[in-house]
Amino acid sequence: MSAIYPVAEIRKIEQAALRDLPPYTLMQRAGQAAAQAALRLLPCPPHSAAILVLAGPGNNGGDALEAAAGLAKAGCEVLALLKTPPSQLPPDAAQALARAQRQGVHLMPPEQFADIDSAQWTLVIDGLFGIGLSRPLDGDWRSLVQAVNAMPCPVLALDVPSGLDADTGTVVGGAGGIAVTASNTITFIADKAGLYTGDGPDYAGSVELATLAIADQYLPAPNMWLNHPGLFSDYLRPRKRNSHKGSFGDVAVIGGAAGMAGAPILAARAAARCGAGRVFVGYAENPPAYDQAQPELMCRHAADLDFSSAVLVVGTGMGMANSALALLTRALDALSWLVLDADALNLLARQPQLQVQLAQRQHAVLMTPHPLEAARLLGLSTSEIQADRVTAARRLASRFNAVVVLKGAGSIIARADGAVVVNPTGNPALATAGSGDVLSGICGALLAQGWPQWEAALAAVWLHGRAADQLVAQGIGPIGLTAGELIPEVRLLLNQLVQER
Ligand SMILES: NC(=O)C1=CN([C@@H]2O[C@H](COP(=O)(O)OP(=O)(O)OC[C@H]3O[C@@H](n4cnc5c(N)ncnc54)[C@H](OP(=O)(O)O)[C@@H]3O)[C@@H](O)[C@H]2O)[C@@H](O)CC1
Ligand SMILES: [K+]
Repeated sequence: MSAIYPVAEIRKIEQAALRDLPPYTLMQRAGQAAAQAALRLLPCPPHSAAILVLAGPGNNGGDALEAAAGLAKAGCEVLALLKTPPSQLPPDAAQALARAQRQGVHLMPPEQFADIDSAQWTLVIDGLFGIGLSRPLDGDWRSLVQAVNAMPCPVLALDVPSGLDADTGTVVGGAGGIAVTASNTITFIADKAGLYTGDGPDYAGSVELATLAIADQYLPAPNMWLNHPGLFSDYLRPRKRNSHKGSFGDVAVIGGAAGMAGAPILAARAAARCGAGRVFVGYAENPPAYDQAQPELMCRHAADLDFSSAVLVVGTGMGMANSALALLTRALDALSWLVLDADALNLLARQPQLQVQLAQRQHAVLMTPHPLEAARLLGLSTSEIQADRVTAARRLASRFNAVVVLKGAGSIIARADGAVVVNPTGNPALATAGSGDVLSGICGALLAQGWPQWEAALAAVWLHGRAADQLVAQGIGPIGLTAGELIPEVRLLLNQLVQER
């Protein structure tokens, strides 16, 4: 399952399921799943492991105590840190505490709370706060999290790393806030966007989902998903033998102001190697005779290109001059599918009348802003965009009637009807010049081959990130991966996906 629900929906699902299940059932399931995940993380047999379980005042703490019981039963030495008096725990958590104590879990005496880093733990379980976190962590909670974050052992967060906003992937309290830096997170019932976007991946580490066997009847139709090839596999079609280059469409990349001639070349090479039948590069000024490394590309003055017969990828290194504005206006007038990137987006942000034209356009538009470009388009600051990436992407999609890819860690793909996909592939190797140009070229190639814009965006973003992940696994990056190196890897992945289907 790849559905993502906002916390408010998870609460409703939980409440509906709890009405039909005996009390304490879901917590037992969560705790048992957490104990199993913890056992898998141990580098030693259970009886040699010393596990510190941090239990908060709510049901996240209950999950942790239930996990503690399971781990003690499996033979681990388990010490639980519980600041809350047992009489103040919610009923399910109180039951979990009683069970943990029956299984031999020891409660840490309060005078040792400040010294948790004096012992060597095999594993720490973070059950301080889950989706009930309502304000920044301060005081003793803050000190506790600081101590955990300095520990060298793996940290398994339950549901969400304590301190992280599960919807937005921001630390509650912003720059002054703090959250647990987990190596692993086991999240319950359904995935949450904040584990995969913004700062979320840096805090959550590797994420595992435990659905707690909640029956489908309790799950509303989602409008958010985690990206995976199943979402676009209908279009991973093998080519017919009876094909010719006209079968796979044309892409025209429009951009390349003086000093930026390489940007459209990167996009165009990506388009060619992701299967577009023919690829043109339309320069705002001074087109090179051809691309020596990829002579298949046809480099021309943009003024000489037919804008009506190709998918147009507009904006890469295009600059902000009047000539660039004229090209963007011409592209918006054309009856072609559009990918708008980089300076096309910056120009749009300055031109309200073009924004109206874009929103009213009949033909599909795919926009690929990074957070600063998104901020310019919405008249916000970059930090306001990053504070809620899902909402920002939705606002752009609805305002411009477009499919929007909001780039950055955990790219968000949003559609005008509010549907959102969060992308889990990719890594900091992609934070390099030209990486966005390659992405826009992949989008253009898939559109030219007849993919609908939604699936084209999902596939392009997934492939782009996955290619970087595979290159990094081979030691090619994250330091020093160059954007052009992504292109053959994306081609390989695309062909593999088609063959596997
Ligand atoms: N119900 C179920 O059956 C299931 C629940 N599940 C689990 O329960 C979790 C949700 O449980 P939850 O609603 O009890 O919220 P939780 O995250 O434990 O925290 C709430 C407590 O923290 C407190 N608090 C908040 N912020 C604070 C701060 N900054 N500093 C200090 N205190 C702060 C808050 O106090 P208050 O805000 O009221 O003052 C309250 O006492 C969920 O993530 C999942 O793990 C799953 O197992 C599925 C089945
Ligand atoms: K937690």
